[in-house]
Formats: sequence, C-alpha cells, structure tokens
Amino acid sequence: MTMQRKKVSVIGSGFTGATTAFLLAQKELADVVIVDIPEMENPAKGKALDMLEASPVQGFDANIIGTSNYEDTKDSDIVIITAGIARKPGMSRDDLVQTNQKVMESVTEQIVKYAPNAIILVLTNPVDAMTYTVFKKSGFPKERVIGQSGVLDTARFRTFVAQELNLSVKDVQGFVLGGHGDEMVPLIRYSSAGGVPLADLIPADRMEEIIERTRKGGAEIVNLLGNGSAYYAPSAALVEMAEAILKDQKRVLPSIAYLEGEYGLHDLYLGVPTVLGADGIEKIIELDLTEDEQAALNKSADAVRAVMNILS
Ligand SMILES: NC(=O)C1=CN([C@@H]2O[C@H](COP(=O)(O)OP(=O)(O)OC[C@H]3O[C@@H](n4cnc5c(N)ncnc54)[C@H](O)[C@@H]3O)[C@@H](O)[C@H]2O)C=CC1
Ligand SMILES: O=C([O-])CC(=O)C(=O)O
Repeated sequence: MTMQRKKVSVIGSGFTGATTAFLLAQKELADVVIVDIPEMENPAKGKALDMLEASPVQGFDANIIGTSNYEDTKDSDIVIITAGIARKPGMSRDDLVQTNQKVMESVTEQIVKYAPNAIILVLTNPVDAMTYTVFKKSGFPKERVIGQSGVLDTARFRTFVAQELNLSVKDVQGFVLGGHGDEMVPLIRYSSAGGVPLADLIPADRMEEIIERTRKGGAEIVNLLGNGSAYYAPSAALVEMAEAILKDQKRVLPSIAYLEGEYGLHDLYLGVPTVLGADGIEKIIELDLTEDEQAALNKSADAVRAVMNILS
C-alpha cells in the first residue's frame, strides 16, 4: 500500500512563498504546490523545478510544482497565503491593507472552491486584519483560519536575548502577545533562559531595549534589505506551525486566533498562545494578565481594530 503524502499549497511565489515551499519540501512535510498570478506562472514553475532539482542532492522526497491554476491546489491539507505586496522602507505594514485585502478576497474564493477542508495559514500583512478578512470571506470555522506573527516575533526576541547572554537560542524561551505591530506585547514574566526568569538575568533598562528592538524587528530588516521584507525567519515560523498541524503535534505556539471573549476581546484576530494540532487551533490558552499587561494588550487590540476599520 502506498502512503498518500500530505499536500500543502503556498499562494505567492515571492520571497516568503518560495522560501516556505523549499523548507516544507526539505523537511518532507508534504508535496508542495506554489501558486501565483498568471503573469508570474513561469517564475513560479522555475522556482519549483529548481527546488525539485535540489532533492537528489539533499535527499528529500517531495514533489514541488509551480502553477497559476487553482485546480492544482485541490484537496490541500493546508493552504498558506503569502500573496500580495510587501512594504518598502518608510512604509508601515498597515499601508498595505487596501491592496492586500483584495488579494485575500480573490485568493480565498479559490481556496473555498478547491480546498474546502483545508486549514489556512495567513502571512500577508497587515496580518491580523488580513487573517480576519480571510476568515470572513471563507466562512471556515475559526480554528481553521490562523495567522502567523507570534512565532516570528518570539523568535526575534529569543535571538536578541541569546545574543545578549551569550547562550544557546535553544534554551531561551519568549512570549509575545498581541498584534503584529509596534504595539505587540512581549511578556517578560513568561520568558526564561534554561528555566531562569529573564528578569533575574538582564537589567530592566537593557530588557526594555531588547523589547523595543523586537517590536521594530520587521522594520529593521526592511531597512537593511531596501526592497522587500524579511523572509527566512517568517518562513521558518510558518513551517513550524504547519508541521504542528500536519503531524498533530499539539504544540503550544502563539497564533493569530479569532477571539470571542478570550482576554476580554471580541470579534477580532489577535496573537495569543494556542495549541496547534490536526484540527488547527485546538485551544486558546488564557493567562491571568496583570493590569499593565492587559492594558498593553488592549492597546495592541485597538491598533488592530484601527486597521480593520479601513477594511471595505
Ligand atoms: N506576518 C508576518 O510575520 C510576515 C508577513 N509578511 C508579508 O507577507 C507578504 C508577502 O511577502 P513577500 O513574499 O516578501 O512578498 P513578494 O513580493 O516577494 O511576493 C508576493 C507574491 O505574491 C504574488 N501575488 C500577488 N497577488 C497575488 C494573487 N492574487 N494570487 C497569487 N499570488 C499573488 C506576487 O506575484 C508575488 O510573487 C507581504 O504582505 C509581507 O508584508 C512578510 C514577512 C512576515
Ligand atoms: O516587517 C514587515 O513588513 C514584514 C513582517 O511582518 C516582519 O518581518 O515582521
């Protein structure tokens, strides 16, 4: 009996889409379909073929194709949306909202048609509002529409802390709540190195600088790259979430989830700790926040709502 491999479709063959596709294949998590608009079909095909030609060298078994035909995404287990425009230096993520809302709506229509049972992971910015757009347009249950921000924001925080303390990144845990913007809420109380609270290891003023760098982590890369935004770490984050779902790992990872009263917030998508498994978001973990933390989370939610108000 042959085992049917899982199928993941990645919408958008740009920096994040291509990198995500390659990581998924290298880890043999699924066969991968990369979809772009008809004008970009050949580059998408070219990237897919190039990746496939790396498979004998690296020794991975996964098929990868590029296409502009959504029929090829039929019955995907997961669809990852990276389609749309990215910001340039001087822009905020929120400047992308109008263009990317249209892209989300057209892409979602196709997903509903061809992969009605898929779990959707959204990367496109402004990601909290774009995940909400996809949720509304798809009519999928909330646990099957998930946005990516917290794994990336936490990874940035962990990187900076590990550098600061000259420790392995493996032993540094971080915890970031809230929207994927300057108002995100790193929770130091829940962050540690080898189980030791960070507050015992890093002076408060230095910690503030690390938090600020984390909040501006996306812009730091945008300014260095000059004509696009981060893609290696964002793709690694998406793949960690996809792996948790494909392998039903029940990982505790931050996700952008639909809130219906959790943390006192209603009818918006925001970054919170979740359990990710075969059903998507299987649980939202609610923490008891201090007054200051709740106020910071509310401020972050307000920033997301301000973007949602621009949605047409
Ligand atoms: N949530 C997060 O943490 C992160 C979000 N992002 C966001 O991800 C998005 C993609 O970034 P990159 O890959 O760097 O951009 P990119 O410009 O390299 O690639 C975007 C791709 O989407 C394609 N596309 C546009 N409209 C499409 C449609 N209707 N259907 C299919 N494909 C379409 C374009 O042709 C292009 O190939 C941006 O909005 C960016 O801000 C990027 C990094 C992190
Ligand atoms: O900053 C951007 O525009 C892309 C992004 O979301 C990130 O890298 O965090």
